[in-house]
Amino acid sequence: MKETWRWFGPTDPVTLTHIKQAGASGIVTALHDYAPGEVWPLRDITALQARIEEAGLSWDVCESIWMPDAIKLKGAGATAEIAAWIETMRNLARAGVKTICYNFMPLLDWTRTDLRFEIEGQGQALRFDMVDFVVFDVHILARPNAQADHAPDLLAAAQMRWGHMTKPEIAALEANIIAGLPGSAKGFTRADLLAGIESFASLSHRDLQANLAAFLSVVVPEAEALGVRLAIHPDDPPFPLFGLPRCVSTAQDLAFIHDAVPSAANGLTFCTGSLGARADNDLPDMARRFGAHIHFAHLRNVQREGDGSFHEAAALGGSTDMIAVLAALRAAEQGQPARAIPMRPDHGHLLAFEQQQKTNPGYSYLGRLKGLAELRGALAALDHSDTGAKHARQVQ
Ligand SMILES: O=C(O)C(=O)C[C@H](O)[C@H](O)CO
Ligand SMILES: [Fe+2]
Repeated sequence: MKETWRWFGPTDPVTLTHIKQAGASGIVTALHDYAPGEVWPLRDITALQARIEEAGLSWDVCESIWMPDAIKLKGAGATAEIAAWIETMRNLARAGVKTICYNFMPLLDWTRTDLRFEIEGQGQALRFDMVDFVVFDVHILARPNAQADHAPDLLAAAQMRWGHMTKPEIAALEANIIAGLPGSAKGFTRADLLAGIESFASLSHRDLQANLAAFLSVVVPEAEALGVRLAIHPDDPPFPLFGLPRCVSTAQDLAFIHDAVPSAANGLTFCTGSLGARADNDLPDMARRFGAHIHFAHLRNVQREGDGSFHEAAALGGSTDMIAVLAALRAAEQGQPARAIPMRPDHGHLLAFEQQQKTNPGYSYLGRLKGLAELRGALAALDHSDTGAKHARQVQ
């Protein structure tokens, strides 16, 4: 696997020099200053690429070309937005950036309730606390009919917790949920989140799937002609929020996507942290089943807590058997066509002196450095055991 690293551009506290020192050779980035629907000019793409190459690195993956909500709402009807998306893809391909990550989550991108959850003596992690989420949905946002979307025990726990929350705690919870985490196209106020939810009110899971299939039926042929590998990122978390549908959460969702437009260009970002937040997702099996479609991997682990809550765990800790996933991804690389899958350490803990510094939530240096090193060691051991096994077979 090719070691890559997400970089948020010249304003990222983590510099290209730091990234090279971490051992990564590829960069994952985007032109974050363009709004969803705007075309990225080739000159701006090549200017960023030149900065990356001057540092002795290569721009391997674009994460992400923003996906306008109009496309999620209208599918092929969003002709102007799809045309702009394709034009940006063309310009990236012209610069040689041919693996493109994107996601199809309505309104909100990835979502957490706590950005500094203390893990006993191991630093701070991102966390999704289901009861806190219900407190926000029912009591702070006061979404119409929100109660109908939550189990009675969660509603009772949320009612209890709401009664004891201070104003600062309420403000922090709201900011964590709607301010927009790194890599999100935008943040929300309470009012425009409610308006956005209303605009999606009549869209079902099946409608969203149909709109994604319609988008892919137009874009995939263009991607094939350009030699581009599309890599859709799963939902994070992989279940509906605020009554909004999500359609990239389960093995069934992934099968639908790949069957909708069968093509090597219609691929997947295998994000173990996103998919791993659901106990009914068997990640080693999914990595084996969809291996030929996996063009990019986000490797991180989460510890599931039972009621839908989860927090970011160490790469080899958490609820997902990361070694089994790595073995499946290795096997995918040795399939047809043999290739090196770019992978990046996704979300890292906040450790030591970085807790006192400005960092992008989830995108610390030390936490991702630690994760990358653990993943590198695990992959080396797998290769060694593979080599050992092959050698043993040859000797027999
Ligand atoms: O949520 C994740 O696992 C991410 O990798 C966050 C990403 O920035 C985003 O959601 C997809 O590109
Ligand atoms: Fe991810």
